[in-house]
Amino acid sequence: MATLATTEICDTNTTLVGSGGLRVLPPIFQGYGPSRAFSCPITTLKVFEDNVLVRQLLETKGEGRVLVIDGGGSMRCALVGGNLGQLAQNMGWAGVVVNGCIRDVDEINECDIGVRALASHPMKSNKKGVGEKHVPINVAGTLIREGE
Ligand SMILES: O=C([O-])CC(=O)C(=O)O
Repeated sequence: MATLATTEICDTNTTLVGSGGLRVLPPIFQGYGPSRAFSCPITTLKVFEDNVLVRQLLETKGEGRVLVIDGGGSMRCALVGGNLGQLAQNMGWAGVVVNGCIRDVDEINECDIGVRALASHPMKSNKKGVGEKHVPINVAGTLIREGE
């Protein structure tokens, strides 16, 4: 994939920045996984300290998409670990962005996907299956919609 100059995109689209057509997440994420840059249509997911729906989505064909998970910024458990990282890679996802934590960082770094998350946390999440797929989410004040 050609590298996108994000500075260039911002500089040449100032009207879109003003109108909200171009949105930039605040730089709160750590980078994991070998993919330093990835860009693709988004699939959204809203959950809180529960990763059953994360697995459910990653079990479907990624077709090069990025799964953006609004985990409410929780610092109390991980929503993605080594197994889900492997699953994402095997199902053809380009990457996973987590507004929350991941775990098994060494394993995730071995997966051929891009991962962004706030931090790593050793605790697993709940397994109740609560959450909403494909809904508009708000990550650190930035609106993100399915398909963008
Ligand atoms: O199952 C979980 O809670 C997450 C995890 O550890 C993994 O993906 O390996």
